[in-house]
Amino acid sequence: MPNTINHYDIVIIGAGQAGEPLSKSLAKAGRKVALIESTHLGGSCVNYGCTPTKAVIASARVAHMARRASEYGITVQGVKPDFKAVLARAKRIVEQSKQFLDESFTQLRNPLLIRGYARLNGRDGENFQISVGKEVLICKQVVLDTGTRTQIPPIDGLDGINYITAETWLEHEQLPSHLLIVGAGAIGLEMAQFYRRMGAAVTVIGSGPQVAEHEDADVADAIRHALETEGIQFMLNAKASKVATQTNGILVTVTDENTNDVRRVEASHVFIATGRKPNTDDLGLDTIGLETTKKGTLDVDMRLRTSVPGIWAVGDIRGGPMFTHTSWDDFRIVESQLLGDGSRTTDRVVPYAIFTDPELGRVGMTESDARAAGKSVEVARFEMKHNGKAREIGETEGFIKVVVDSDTQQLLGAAVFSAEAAELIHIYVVLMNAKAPYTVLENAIQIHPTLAEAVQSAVATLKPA
Ligand SMILES: Cc1cc2nc3c(=O)[nH]c(=O)nc-3n(C[C@H](O)[C@H](O)[C@H](O)COP(=O)(O)OP(=O)(O)OC[C@H]3O[C@@H](n4cnc5c(N)ncnc54)[C@H](O)[C@@H]3O)c2cc1C
Ligand SMILES: NC(=O)c1ccc[n+]([C@@H]2O[C@H](COP(=O)([O-])OP(=O)(O)OC[C@H]3O[C@@H](n4cnc5c(N)ncnc54)[C@H](O)[C@@H]3O)[C@@H](O)[C@H]2O)c1
Repeated sequence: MPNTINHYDIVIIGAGQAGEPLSKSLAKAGRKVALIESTHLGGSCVNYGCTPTKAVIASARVAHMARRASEYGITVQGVKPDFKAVLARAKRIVEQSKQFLDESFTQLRNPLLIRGYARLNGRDGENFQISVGKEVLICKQVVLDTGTRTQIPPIDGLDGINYITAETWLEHEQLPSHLLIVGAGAIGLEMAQFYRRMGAAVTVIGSGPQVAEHEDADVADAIRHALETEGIQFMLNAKASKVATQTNGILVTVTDENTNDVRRVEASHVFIATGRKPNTDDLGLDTIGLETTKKGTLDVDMRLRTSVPGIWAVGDIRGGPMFTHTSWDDFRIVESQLLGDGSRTTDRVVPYAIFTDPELGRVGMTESDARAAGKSVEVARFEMKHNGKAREIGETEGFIKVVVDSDTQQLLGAAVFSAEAAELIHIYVVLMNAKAPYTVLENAIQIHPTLAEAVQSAVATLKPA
Protein backbone atom coordinates (compact mmCIF):
# COMPACT_ATOMS: atom_id res chain seq x y z
CA MET A 1 0.00 0.00 0.00
CA PRO A 2 1.40 3.43 -0.91
CA ASN A 3 2.02 5.88 1.90
CA THR A 4 -0.58 8.59 2.47
CA ILE A 5 0.99 12.01 2.04
CA ASN A 6 -0.54 15.08 3.70
CA HIS A 7 0.63 18.67 3.81
CA TYR A 8 0.56 20.94 6.87
CA ASP A 9 1.84 24.35 7.84
CA ILE A 10 3.05 23.10 11.22
CA VAL A 11 3.46 19.63 12.73
CA ILE A 12 3.84 19.27 16.49
CA ILE A 13 5.42 16.06 17.77
CA GLY A 14 4.34 15.26 21.34
CA ALA A 15 1.13 16.32 23.08
CA GLY A 16 2.81 17.47 26.28
CA GLN A 17 2.24 20.64 28.23
CA ALA A 18 3.32 22.90 25.36
CA GLY A 19 2.34 20.90 22.27
CA GLU A 20 -1.32 20.40 23.05
CA PRO A 21 -2.31 24.05 23.70
CA LEU A 22 0.00 25.28 20.93
CA SER A 23 -1.72 23.06 18.35
CA LYS A 24 -5.11 24.58 19.18
CA SER A 25 -3.83 28.14 19.24
CA LEU A 26 -2.05 27.86 15.87
CA ALA A 27 -5.07 26.18 14.26
CA LYS A 28 -7.38 28.88 15.61
CA ALA A 29 -5.14 31.45 13.94
CA GLY A 30 -5.66 29.72 10.57
CA ARG A 31 -2.58 27.49 10.32
CA LYS A 32 -3.08 23.90 9.17
CA VAL A 33 -1.75 21.88 12.09
CA ALA A 34 -1.15 18.21 12.95
CA LEU A 35 -0.43 17.09 16.53
CA ILE A 36 1.17 13.65 16.85
CA GLU A 37 1.06 11.70 20.11
CA SER A 38 2.43 8.20 20.61
CA THR A 39 0.73 7.39 23.93
CA HIS A 40 -1.58 9.62 25.98
CA LEU A 41 -2.47 13.28 25.62
CA GLY A 42 -1.10 15.41 28.44
CA GLY A 43 2.31 13.74 28.59
CA SER A 44 4.18 12.98 31.77
CA CYS A 45 2.48 15.61 33.96
CA VAL A 46 -1.05 14.33 33.52
CA ASN A 47 -0.40 10.61 33.16
CA TYR A 48 2.19 9.76 35.82
CA GLY A 49 3.83 13.00 37.00
CA CYS A 50 2.32 16.08 38.64
CA THR A 51 -1.32 14.97 38.66
CA PRO A 52 -1.14 11.52 40.27
CA THR A 53 1.87 12.34 42.49
CA LYS A 54 0.14 15.36 43.98
CA ALA A 55 -3.05 13.31 44.37
CA VAL A 56 -1.30 10.60 46.41
CA ILE A 57 0.68 13.22 48.34
CA ALA A 58 -2.71 14.65 49.38
CA SER A 59 -3.81 11.21 50.64
CA ALA A 60 -0.51 10.83 52.48
CA ARG A 61 -1.07 14.18 54.18
CA VAL A 62 -4.51 13.08 55.36
CA ALA A 63 -2.88 10.02 56.97
CA HIS A 64 -0.18 12.20 58.49
CA MET A 65 -2.67 14.70 59.93
CA ALA A 66 -4.82 11.87 61.28
CA ARG A 67 -1.73 10.57 63.09
CA ARG A 68 -1.13 14.09 64.45
CA ALA A 69 -4.78 14.52 65.46
CA SER A 70 -4.10 14.31 69.21
CA GLU A 71 -1.89 17.44 68.92
CA TYR A 72 -5.11 19.27 68.02
CA GLY A 73 -7.16 17.65 70.79
CA ILE A 74 -8.85 15.15 68.51
CA THR A 75 -8.85 11.39 68.98
CA VAL A 76 -8.40 9.31 65.85
CA GLN A 77 -7.76 5.65 66.32
CA GLY A 78 -6.09 3.18 64.01
CA VAL A 79 -4.98 5.23 60.99
CA LYS A 80 -4.72 2.67 58.22
CA PRO A 81 -3.86 3.80 54.71
CA ASP A 82 -5.43 1.62 52.02
CA PHE A 83 -2.61 1.78 49.47
CA LYS A 84 -4.65 0.40 46.55
CA ALA A 85 -7.49 2.82 47.26
CA VAL A 86 -5.03 5.72 47.41
CA LEU A 87 -3.63 4.75 44.00
CA ALA A 88 -7.16 4.22 42.66
CA ARG A 89 -8.13 7.76 43.69
CA ALA A 90 -5.07 9.17 41.89
CA LYS A 91 -5.85 7.10 38.77
CA ARG A 92 -9.42 8.40 38.74
CA ILE A 93 -8.14 11.98 38.76
CA VAL A 94 -5.73 11.14 35.92
CA GLU A 95 -8.59 9.55 33.93
CA GLN A 96 -10.74 12.69 34.31
CA SER A 97 -7.96 14.87 32.89
CA LYS A 98 -7.22 12.41 30.10
CA GLN A 99 -10.87 12.12 29.17
CA PHE A 100 -11.22 15.91 29.10
CA LEU A 101 -8.22 16.18 26.78
CA ASP A 102 -9.37 13.30 24.54
CA GLU A 103 -12.84 14.77 24.20
CA SER A 104 -11.44 18.18 23.30
CA PHE A 105 -10.00 16.64 20.11
CA THR A 106 -12.87 14.36 19.02
CA GLN A 107 -14.66 16.93 16.84
CA LEU A 108 -11.52 18.73 15.70
CA ARG A 109 -10.13 18.41 12.17
CA ASN A 110 -7.70 21.29 12.67
CA PRO A 111 -5.56 20.66 14.65
CA LEU A 112 -5.71 17.06 13.54
CA LEU A 113 -4.65 14.66 16.29
CA ILE A 114 -2.69 11.74 14.88
CA ARG A 115 -1.99 8.79 17.18
CA GLY A 116 1.38 7.16 16.54
CA TYR A 117 5.14 7.46 16.96
CA ALA A 118 6.61 10.20 14.77
CA ARG A 119 10.08 10.47 13.28
CA LEU A 120 11.62 13.12 11.09
CA ASN A 121 12.50 11.70 7.70
CA GLY A 122 14.60 14.32 5.95
CA ARG A 123 13.49 17.09 3.61
CA ASP A 124 10.97 17.53 0.83
CA GLY A 125 12.50 20.51 -0.94
CA GLU A 126 12.43 23.35 1.59
CA ASN A 127 9.92 21.48 3.74
CA PHE A 128 10.30 18.73 6.36
CA GLN A 129 9.07 15.16 6.05
CA ILE A 130 7.72 13.28 9.06
CA SER A 131 6.65 9.63 9.18
CA VAL A 132 3.99 8.19 11.46
CA GLY A 133 3.31 4.55 10.61
CA LYS A 134 2.37 4.53 6.92
CA GLU A 135 1.52 8.23 6.85
CA VAL A 136 3.93 10.87 5.61
CA LEU A 137 3.45 14.48 6.66
CA ILE A 138 5.09 17.34 4.80
CA CYS A 139 5.29 20.66 6.60
CA LYS A 140 7.01 24.02 6.70
CA GLN A 141 7.70 24.05 10.44
CA VAL A 142 8.04 21.46 13.20
CA VAL A 143 7.65 21.88 16.96
CA LEU A 144 9.26 19.12 19.03
CA ASP A 145 7.71 18.51 22.48
CA THR A 146 8.63 14.90 23.14
CA GLY A 147 9.45 15.14 26.86
CA THR A 148 11.65 12.84 28.89
CA ARG A 149 11.79 9.40 30.49
CA THR A 150 13.64 8.05 33.54
CA GLN A 151 17.40 8.10 33.10
CA ILE A 152 18.40 4.58 34.10
CA PRO A 153 21.82 4.57 35.84
CA PRO A 154 24.37 1.84 35.15
CA ILE A 155 23.68 -0.37 38.19
CA ASP A 156 24.84 -3.98 37.94
CA GLY A 157 21.90 -6.39 37.92
CA LEU A 158 19.21 -3.70 37.53
CA ASP A 159 17.74 -5.36 34.42
CA GLY A 160 17.11 -8.47 36.49
CA ILE A 161 14.70 -6.83 38.96
CA ASN A 162 11.26 -5.30 38.52
CA TYR A 163 12.29 -1.80 39.57
CA ILE A 164 9.84 1.08 39.91
CA THR A 165 10.18 4.37 37.99
CA ALA A 166 8.24 7.61 37.64
CA GLU A 167 6.55 6.04 34.62
CA THR A 168 5.47 2.78 36.31
CA TRP A 169 4.83 3.55 40.00
CA LEU A 170 1.04 3.65 39.60
CA GLU A 171 1.08 0.03 38.37
CA HIS A 172 2.86 -1.24 41.50
CA GLU A 173 -0.19 -1.76 43.68
CA GLN A 174 1.52 -3.60 46.52
CA LEU A 175 2.87 -1.33 49.26
CA PRO A 176 6.62 -1.99 49.53
CA SER A 177 7.70 -3.17 52.98
CA HIS A 178 11.09 -1.46 52.46
CA LEU A 179 11.47 0.85 49.51
CA LEU A 180 14.93 1.92 48.44
CA ILE A 181 14.83 5.07 46.33
CA VAL A 182 17.89 5.82 44.20
CA GLY A 183 18.05 9.60 43.69
CA ALA A 184 17.46 12.41 46.18
CA GLY A 185 16.01 15.01 43.78
CA ALA A 186 12.42 16.22 43.47
CA ILE A 187 10.99 12.81 42.54
CA GLY A 188 12.99 10.88 45.15
CA LEU A 189 12.03 13.27 47.98
CA GLU A 190 8.33 13.60 47.16
CA MET A 191 7.87 9.86 46.65
CA ALA A 192 9.92 8.99 49.76
CA GLN A 193 7.51 10.89 51.98
CA PHE A 194 4.46 9.49 50.18
CA TYR A 195 5.51 5.84 50.60
CA ARG A 196 6.66 6.47 54.19
CA ARG A 197 3.30 7.99 55.14
CA MET A 198 1.60 4.99 53.53
CA GLY A 199 3.53 2.83 56.01
CA ALA A 200 6.60 1.63 54.08
CA ALA A 201 10.13 1.77 55.46
CA VAL A 202 12.04 4.07 53.09
CA THR A 203 15.74 4.59 52.39
CA VAL A 204 16.92 7.24 49.94
CA ILE A 205 20.32 7.07 48.27
CA GLY A 206 21.75 10.30 46.89
CA SER A 207 25.00 10.60 44.98
CA GLY A 208 25.67 14.15 46.17
CA PRO A 209 26.56 15.54 49.61
CA GLN A 210 23.01 16.86 50.13
CA VAL A 211 19.48 16.17 48.99
CA ALA A 212 17.99 18.58 46.41
CA GLU A 213 21.43 19.34 45.08
CA HIS A 214 20.54 22.68 43.43
CA GLU A 215 19.40 24.26 46.70
CA ASP A 216 21.41 26.08 49.39
CA ALA A 217 22.79 23.62 51.95
CA ASP A 218 20.65 25.04 54.80
CA VAL A 219 17.49 24.55 52.74
CA ALA A 220 18.47 21.04 51.63
CA ASP A 221 19.37 20.08 55.21
CA ALA A 222 15.99 21.31 56.44
CA ILE A 223 14.18 19.10 53.89
CA ARG A 224 16.29 16.09 54.85
CA HIS A 225 15.73 16.73 58.55
CA ALA A 226 11.95 16.96 58.08
CA LEU A 227 11.89 13.62 56.25
CA GLU A 228 14.27 11.98 58.75
CA THR A 229 11.92 13.00 61.56
CA GLU A 230 9.27 10.86 59.87
CA GLY A 231 11.64 7.89 59.81
CA ILE A 232 13.07 8.11 56.28
CA GLN A 233 16.73 7.11 56.13
CA PHE A 234 19.27 8.81 53.88
CA MET A 235 22.55 7.58 52.47
CA LEU A 236 24.32 10.54 50.85
CA ASN A 237 27.56 10.71 48.85
CA ALA A 238 26.50 7.21 47.90
CA LYS A 239 25.71 5.29 44.74
CA ALA A 240 23.83 2.04 44.25
CA SER A 241 26.40 -0.05 42.41
CA LYS A 242 24.75 -3.49 42.30
CA VAL A 243 21.37 -5.11 42.88
CA ALA A 244 20.58 -8.81 43.19
CA THR A 245 17.42 -10.74 43.96
CA GLN A 246 17.46 -12.85 47.10
CA THR A 247 14.83 -15.00 48.80
CA ASN A 248 13.28 -12.13 50.75
CA GLY A 249 13.64 -9.31 48.28
CA ILE A 250 16.50 -7.35 46.80
CA LEU A 251 20.05 -6.91 48.07
CA VAL A 252 21.43 -3.51 47.09
CA THR A 253 25.14 -2.78 47.21
CA VAL A 254 25.80 0.86 48.00
CA THR A 255 29.22 2.41 47.45
CA ASP A 256 30.36 5.50 49.38
CA GLU A 257 31.48 8.07 46.78
CA ASN A 258 34.25 9.45 49.03
CA THR A 259 35.71 6.37 50.71
CA ASN A 260 34.65 3.59 48.30
CA ASP A 261 33.35 1.73 51.36
CA VAL A 262 30.62 -0.72 50.50
CA ARG A 263 27.37 -1.29 52.42
CA ARG A 264 24.60 -3.75 51.70
CA VAL A 265 20.95 -2.82 52.15
CA GLU A 266 18.04 -5.25 51.97
CA ALA A 267 14.94 -3.84 50.32
CA SER A 268 11.67 -5.20 49.04
CA HIS A 269 11.51 -2.74 46.11
CA VAL A 270 13.79 -0.28 44.31
CA PHE A 271 12.59 3.04 42.82
CA ILE A 272 14.90 4.67 40.29
CA ALA A 273 14.67 8.50 40.38
CA THR A 274 18.04 9.59 39.05
CA GLY A 275 17.01 12.29 36.61
CA ARG A 276 15.35 12.42 33.20
CA LYS A 277 16.54 11.42 29.72
CA PRO A 278 15.19 13.49 26.81
CA ASN A 279 13.13 11.59 24.20
CA THR A 280 15.30 12.80 21.33
CA ASP A 281 17.32 9.67 20.60
CA ASP A 282 14.81 8.07 18.20
CA LEU A 283 13.37 11.11 16.43
CA GLY A 284 15.33 10.99 13.17
CA LEU A 285 17.02 14.29 14.01
CA ASP A 286 20.09 13.29 11.99
CA THR A 287 17.96 13.23 8.81
CA ILE A 288 17.70 17.03 9.01
CA GLY A 289 21.15 17.67 10.50
CA LEU A 290 19.94 18.52 14.02
CA GLU A 291 22.32 17.48 16.80
CA THR A 292 21.58 17.03 20.47
CA THR A 293 23.81 17.97 23.40
CA LYS A 294 25.60 15.18 25.30
CA LYS A 295 22.63 15.07 27.67
CA GLY A 296 20.24 14.59 24.75
CA THR A 297 18.65 18.04 25.01
CA LEU A 298 18.35 20.41 22.07
CA ASP A 299 20.11 23.74 22.21
CA VAL A 300 17.66 26.56 21.58
CA ASP A 301 17.88 30.33 21.55
CA MET A 302 15.71 32.52 23.76
CA ARG A 303 12.91 32.21 21.19
CA LEU A 304 13.08 28.38 21.36
CA ARG A 305 14.49 28.08 17.82
CA THR A 306 16.87 25.17 17.30
CA SER A 307 19.92 25.42 15.05
CA VAL A 308 17.81 24.23 12.08
CA PRO A 309 15.53 27.06 10.88
CA GLY A 310 11.90 25.96 11.05
CA ILE A 311 12.45 23.48 13.90
CA TRP A 312 11.41 24.55 17.40
CA ALA A 313 11.97 22.69 20.68
CA VAL A 314 9.72 23.16 23.70
CA GLY A 315 9.27 21.59 27.13
CA ASP A 316 11.79 19.42 28.92
CA ILE A 317 13.82 18.56 25.78
CA ARG A 318 15.00 22.16 25.32
CA GLY A 319 17.28 21.98 28.37
CA GLY A 320 16.86 24.26 31.37
CA PRO A 321 14.01 24.07 33.84
CA MET A 322 11.84 20.94 33.52
CA PHE A 323 8.42 21.86 34.82
CA THR A 324 4.88 21.82 33.58
CA HIS A 325 4.58 25.57 34.00
CA THR A 326 7.79 26.24 32.02
CA SER A 327 6.62 23.90 29.27
CA TRP A 328 3.26 25.67 29.21
CA ASP A 329 5.06 29.02 29.06
CA ASP A 330 7.10 27.64 26.12
CA PHE A 331 3.76 27.34 24.32
CA ARG A 332 3.21 31.06 24.90
CA ILE A 333 6.73 31.84 23.64
CA VAL A 334 6.30 29.93 20.35
CA GLU A 335 2.80 31.37 19.97
CA SER A 336 4.30 34.84 20.41
CA GLN A 337 7.02 34.05 17.87
CA LEU A 338 4.71 32.55 15.23
CA LEU A 339 1.54 34.58 15.71
CA GLY A 340 2.41 37.58 17.85
CA ASP A 341 5.04 40.27 18.08
CA GLY A 342 7.82 37.88 19.12
CA SER A 343 8.43 39.69 22.40
CA ARG A 344 7.91 36.70 24.69
CA THR A 345 11.16 34.81 25.29
CA THR A 346 12.87 32.52 27.83
CA ASP A 347 14.06 35.63 29.68
CA ARG A 348 11.59 34.89 32.49
CA VAL A 349 11.27 34.43 36.22
CA VAL A 350 10.91 30.70 36.89
CA PRO A 351 9.46 29.52 40.19
CA TYR A 352 9.13 25.89 41.24
CA ALA A 353 8.27 23.77 44.23
CA ILE A 354 9.17 20.48 45.80
CA PHE A 355 5.94 19.06 47.18
CA THR A 356 7.28 17.53 50.34
CA ASP A 357 5.55 18.48 53.61
CA PRO A 358 6.63 21.14 54.51
CA GLU A 359 6.82 22.22 50.87
CA LEU A 360 9.72 24.06 49.32
CA GLY A 361 8.73 27.02 47.18
CA ARG A 362 11.61 28.52 45.21
CA VAL A 363 12.32 31.33 42.82
CA GLY A 364 15.44 32.92 41.39
CA MET A 365 18.97 32.55 42.67
CA THR A 366 20.06 30.64 45.74
CA GLU A 367 22.34 32.50 48.16
CA SER A 368 25.34 30.51 46.89
CA ASP A 369 24.45 31.27 43.24
CA ALA A 370 24.11 34.97 44.04
CA ARG A 371 27.43 35.12 45.89
CA ALA A 372 29.17 33.14 43.14
CA ALA A 373 27.80 35.64 40.61
CA GLY A 374 29.52 38.45 42.56
CA LYS A 375 26.28 40.22 43.54
CA SER A 376 26.19 42.43 46.61
CA VAL A 377 23.99 40.13 48.61
CA GLU A 378 21.85 40.65 51.67
CA VAL A 379 20.06 37.65 53.16
CA ALA A 380 17.03 37.61 55.45
CA ARG A 381 15.80 34.55 57.29
CA PHE A 382 12.50 34.24 59.13
CA GLU A 383 11.49 31.19 61.18
CA MET A 384 7.91 30.01 60.67
CA LYS A 385 7.52 29.38 64.40
CA HIS A 386 7.35 33.16 64.86
CA ASN A 387 4.30 33.47 62.60
CA GLY A 388 0.94 33.53 64.39
CA LYS A 389 -1.03 31.56 61.80
CA ALA A 390 1.67 28.88 61.65
CA ARG A 391 1.36 28.40 65.41
CA GLU A 392 -2.46 28.40 65.29
CA ILE A 393 -2.61 25.71 62.59
CA GLY A 394 0.27 23.70 64.07
CA GLU A 395 2.63 24.16 61.10
CA THR A 396 5.62 25.85 62.71
CA GLU A 397 8.34 23.89 60.94
CA GLY A 398 10.46 25.67 58.38
CA PHE A 399 11.75 29.08 57.45
CA ILE A 400 11.84 31.70 54.74
CA LYS A 401 15.05 32.84 53.18
CA VAL A 402 15.19 35.89 50.95
CA VAL A 403 18.21 36.91 48.90
CA VAL A 404 18.29 40.59 47.97
CA ASP A 405 20.59 42.71 45.83
CA SER A 406 21.62 45.38 48.33
CA ASP A 407 22.40 47.86 45.53
CA THR A 408 18.90 47.75 43.96
CA GLN A 409 16.83 46.37 46.88
CA GLN A 410 15.34 43.93 44.38
CA LEU A 411 14.93 40.24 45.11
CA LEU A 412 17.50 37.93 43.58
CA GLY A 413 15.76 34.84 44.88
CA ALA A 414 13.77 33.30 47.69
CA ALA A 415 13.18 29.95 49.34
CA VAL A 416 10.06 29.30 51.39
CA PHE A 417 10.18 26.02 53.31
CA SER A 418 6.84 25.82 55.09
CA ALA A 419 3.24 24.72 54.85
CA GLU A 420 1.71 26.09 51.61
CA ALA A 421 5.12 27.25 50.41
CA ALA A 422 4.24 26.53 46.77
CA GLU A 423 1.49 29.14 47.12
CA LEU A 424 3.41 31.65 49.27
CA ILE A 425 6.39 31.83 46.92
CA HIS A 426 4.20 33.55 44.32
CA ILE A 427 4.25 36.75 46.36
CA TYR A 428 8.00 36.94 45.76
CA VAL A 429 7.50 35.85 42.12
CA VAL A 430 5.24 38.83 41.44
CA LEU A 431 7.70 41.17 43.14
CA MET A 432 10.50 39.83 40.94
CA ASN A 433 8.43 40.10 37.76
CA ALA A 434 7.60 43.69 38.65
CA LYS A 435 11.31 44.33 39.35
CA ALA A 436 10.02 46.06 42.48
CA PRO A 437 12.15 46.66 45.58
CA TYR A 438 11.33 44.49 48.60
CA THR A 439 10.10 47.61 50.40
CA VAL A 440 6.88 47.40 48.32
CA LEU A 441 6.04 44.18 50.14
CA GLU A 442 7.32 45.51 53.44
CA ASN A 443 4.95 48.49 53.19
CA ALA A 444 1.91 46.50 52.01
CA ILE A 445 -0.87 45.34 54.34
CA GLN A 446 -1.16 41.57 54.70
CA ILE A 447 -4.25 39.91 56.17
CA HIS A 448 -3.91 38.68 59.74
CA PRO A 449 -3.59 35.89 60.62
CA THR A 450 -1.98 34.41 57.49
CA LEU A 451 1.18 32.61 56.51
CA ALA A 452 1.57 35.44 53.99
CA GLU A 453 2.48 37.68 56.93
CA ALA A 454 5.63 35.58 57.26
CA VAL A 455 6.51 36.37 53.65
CA GLN A 456 6.33 40.04 54.63
CA SER A 457 8.08 39.53 57.97
CA ALA A 458 11.05 37.98 56.16
CA VAL A 459 11.72 41.10 54.06
CA ALA A 460 10.95 43.36 57.01
CA THR A 461 14.11 42.10 58.70
CA LEU A 462 16.18 43.61 55.86
CA LYS A 463 17.59 47.09 56.27
CA PRO A 464 18.08 49.29 53.18
CA ALA A 465 21.78 50.04 52.63
C1 LIG B 1 6.99 11.98 38.82
C2 LIG B 1 7.00 13.38 38.27
C3 LIG B 1 6.41 14.40 38.99
C4 LIG B 1 6.40 15.69 38.48
N1 LIG B 1 5.82 16.67 39.21
C5 LIG B 1 5.81 17.94 38.73
C6 LIG B 1 5.17 18.97 39.45
O1 LIG B 1 4.62 18.77 40.53
N2 LIG B 1 5.17 20.21 38.93
C7 LIG B 1 5.77 20.49 37.72
O2 LIG B 1 5.74 21.64 37.28
N3 LIG B 1 6.39 19.52 37.02
C8 LIG B 1 6.41 18.25 37.49
N4 LIG B 1 7.01 17.27 36.76
C9 LIG B 1 7.65 17.62 35.49
C10 LIG B 1 6.60 17.75 34.36
O3 LIG B 1 5.82 16.59 34.29
C11 LIG B 1 7.32 17.98 33.04
O4 LIG B 1 8.23 19.03 33.17
C12 LIG B 1 6.33 18.34 31.94
O5 LIG B 1 5.33 17.38 31.82
C13 LIG B 1 7.12 18.43 30.64
O6 LIG B 1 6.27 18.53 29.60
P1 LIG B 1 6.81 18.40 28.11
O7 LIG B 1 5.99 19.35 27.35
O8 LIG B 1 8.26 18.51 28.03
O9 LIG B 1 6.53 16.90 27.67
P2 LIG B 1 5.71 15.70 28.25
O10 LIG B 1 4.61 16.12 29.11
O11 LIG B 1 6.64 14.70 28.77
O12 LIG B 1 5.04 15.12 26.92
C14 LIG B 1 5.77 14.62 25.85
C15 LIG B 1 4.83 13.79 25.00
O13 LIG B 1 5.47 13.45 23.78
C16 LIG B 1 5.09 12.13 23.41
N5 LIG B 1 6.10 11.65 22.49
C17 LIG B 1 7.42 11.43 22.75
N6 LIG B 1 8.06 11.06 21.62
C18 LIG B 1 7.11 11.03 20.65
C19 LIG B 1 7.16 10.73 19.27
N7 LIG B 1 8.30 10.42 18.66
N8 LIG B 1 6.01 10.77 18.56
C20 LIG B 1 4.84 11.13 19.15
N9 LIG B 1 4.74 11.45 20.45
C21 LIG B 1 5.87 11.41 21.18
C22 LIG B 1 5.02 11.40 24.73
O14 LIG B 1 4.22 10.25 24.64
C23 LIG B 1 4.43 12.46 25.65
O15 LIG B 1 3.03 12.38 25.70
C24 LIG B 1 7.01 15.96 37.23
C25 LIG B 1 7.59 14.93 36.50
C26 LIG B 1 7.58 13.65 37.00
C27 LIG B 1 8.20 12.56 36.18
N1 LIG C 1 7.63 19.34 42.17
C1 LIG C 1 8.08 19.36 40.92
O1 LIG C 1 7.99 20.37 40.22
C2 LIG C 1 8.70 18.15 40.36
C3 LIG C 1 8.50 16.91 40.95
C4 LIG C 1 9.12 15.81 40.38
C5 LIG C 1 9.89 15.98 39.24
N2 LIG C 1 10.06 17.19 38.70
C6 LIG C 1 10.92 17.40 37.52
O2 LIG C 1 11.46 16.19 37.10
C7 LIG C 1 12.88 16.29 37.07
C8 LIG C 1 13.50 14.97 37.40
O3 LIG C 1 13.40 14.65 38.76
P1 LIG C 1 14.44 13.64 39.42
O4 LIG C 1 14.22 13.69 40.88
O5 LIG C 1 14.45 12.33 38.73
O6 LIG C 1 15.83 14.26 39.01
P2 LIG C 1 16.81 15.28 39.72
O7 LIG C 1 17.79 15.63 38.67
O8 LIG C 1 16.04 16.35 40.40
O9 LIG C 1 17.50 14.41 40.86
C9 LIG C 1 18.15 13.22 40.59
C10 LIG C 1 19.12 12.97 41.71
O10 LIG C 1 19.64 11.67 41.57
C11 LIG C 1 21.01 11.68 41.90
N3 LIG C 1 21.64 10.55 41.24
C12 LIG C 1 21.93 10.42 39.93
N4 LIG C 1 22.50 9.20 39.70
C13 LIG C 1 22.54 8.57 40.89
C14 LIG C 1 22.98 7.28 41.34
N5 LIG C 1 23.47 6.40 40.48
N6 LIG C 1 22.87 6.96 42.63
C15 LIG C 1 22.35 7.85 43.52
N7 LIG C 1 21.90 9.07 43.17
C16 LIG C 1 21.99 9.43 41.87
C17 LIG C 1 21.50 13.03 41.40
O11 LIG C 1 22.65 13.40 42.10
C18 LIG C 1 20.31 13.93 41.69
O12 LIG C 1 20.41 14.53 42.93
C19 LIG C 1 13.23 17.41 38.05
O13 LIG C 1 14.40 18.06 37.67
C20 LIG C 1 12.06 18.32 37.93
O14 LIG C 1 12.31 19.24 36.92
C21 LIG C 1 9.49 18.29 39.25
